[in-house]
Amino acid sequence: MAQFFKPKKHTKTVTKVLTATVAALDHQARAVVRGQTRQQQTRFISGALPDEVIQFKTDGKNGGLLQRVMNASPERRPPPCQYYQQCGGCDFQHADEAYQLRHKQTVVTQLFNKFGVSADPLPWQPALLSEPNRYRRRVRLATRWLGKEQRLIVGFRAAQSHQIVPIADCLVADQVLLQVVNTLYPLLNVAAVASQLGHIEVINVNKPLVLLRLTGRLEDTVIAQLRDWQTTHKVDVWLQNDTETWSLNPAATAFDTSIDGDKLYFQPGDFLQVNGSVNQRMVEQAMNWLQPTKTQRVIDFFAGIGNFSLPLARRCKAVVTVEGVARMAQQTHENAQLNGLDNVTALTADLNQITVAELGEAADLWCLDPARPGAEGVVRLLQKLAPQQRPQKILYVSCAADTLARDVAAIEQAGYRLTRIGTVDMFPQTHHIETMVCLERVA
Ligand SMILES: C[S@@+](CC[C@H](N)C(=O)[O-])C[C@H]1O[C@@H](n2cnc3c(N)ncnc32)[C@H](O)[C@@H]1O
Repeated sequence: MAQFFKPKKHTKTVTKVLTATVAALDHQARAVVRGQTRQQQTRFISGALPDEVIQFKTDGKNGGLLQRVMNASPERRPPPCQYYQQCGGCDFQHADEAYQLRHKQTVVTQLFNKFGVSADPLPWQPALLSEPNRYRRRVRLATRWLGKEQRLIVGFRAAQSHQIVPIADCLVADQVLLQVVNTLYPLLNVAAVASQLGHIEVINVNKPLVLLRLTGRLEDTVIAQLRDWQTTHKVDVWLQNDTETWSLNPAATAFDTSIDGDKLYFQPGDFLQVNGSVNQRMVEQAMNWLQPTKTQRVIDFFAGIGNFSLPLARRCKAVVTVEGVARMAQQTHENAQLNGLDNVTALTADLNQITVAELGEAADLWCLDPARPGAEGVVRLLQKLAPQQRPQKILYVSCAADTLARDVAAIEQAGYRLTRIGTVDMFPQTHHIETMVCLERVA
């Protein structure tokens, strides 16, 4: 068929500076500003609080960039971090931690209502609180080599931008993490290394490690320098390219201690809950809510490297774990073996596709900890099971309140009652919401 040239439609977006009163905060802690005429869009603007009168620049169809707060809320506080205005990492430091948590709980309640969860009132339990700062045990930093200036910049990306905001410290990160980067910086700040660098990841559990994500090959002299640096500073250096991840220390292992004193080995690149101390208490709370016993079988869906699986295996007859990334499923298997647990079967499977047959015998308890898209595939699986094959209890840990609300409403429909819900303060100073719920079978 003949093709004709079609000129692109000319769409001109005019940026305006507007003044408005903030109506509410949305689930991403953005200020909601309603249009004053039918032609004006509702806009979502970071950095403002309800009832504040603000001046903002329109940005695209529904966005806005805060210019000035003309009438501040009594809930506003000066952000504790010096980089807050530029850095895209945290977006909720302009209100204190108690306000942040109250807002998160309100958002979850609103979403549960919206999706038709029937429990009323919701059976809220006390939140699991975090240290407000220095809670992150893992950070990933962006890098850019400025060829003209012969200088490497290392930092976090600005909000909705590819710009990198250079930082020397991060208030929510374990202090060791940025110290490691600052000490390593002189070695990286040369064209031969910096031009081959993608990002830098630093993790501190029992000891620090740094992972350099490479876009090309490092020369042997650079590798030798990195080896010397790791010996001097006692920080394991790992390298990663498109196909492999490897350590420059042949004896390198990294581990965290789980709730029962079991060691959870991992490799950089594996999923690791960012807030170590809240994670310990989250796992403890999961065991208290599930109350597993030695006669019960459990399935741990979205198992990662076995963060919930090992404590479950200590308390149950048998645990089947399901994880989509084969390397992590293998790590769960090894973690069980290394801790002397022989009742764990680690499966690799896509939980959007998994069938009843693949899961094998029915289980008494299910533990679900999906990524942000939620657990629709697992909910479909539940709906396909005969009632007597369904678990007695389902514990669901979520990092996205909207998909949690959707899934809880569907689980209720399959014959369950929501018995507990609690906020887990995994990410203070940010809008991110971690929630734990427990459902029990009634039908
Ligand atoms: C939030 S993490 C939780 C991991 C683990 N439960 C923990 O506490 O460390 C979610 C996990 O689900 C896995 N995952 C995401 N989508 C999946 C899918 N469709 N099928 C199987 N696993 C999936 C990810 O690889 C990741 O390990």
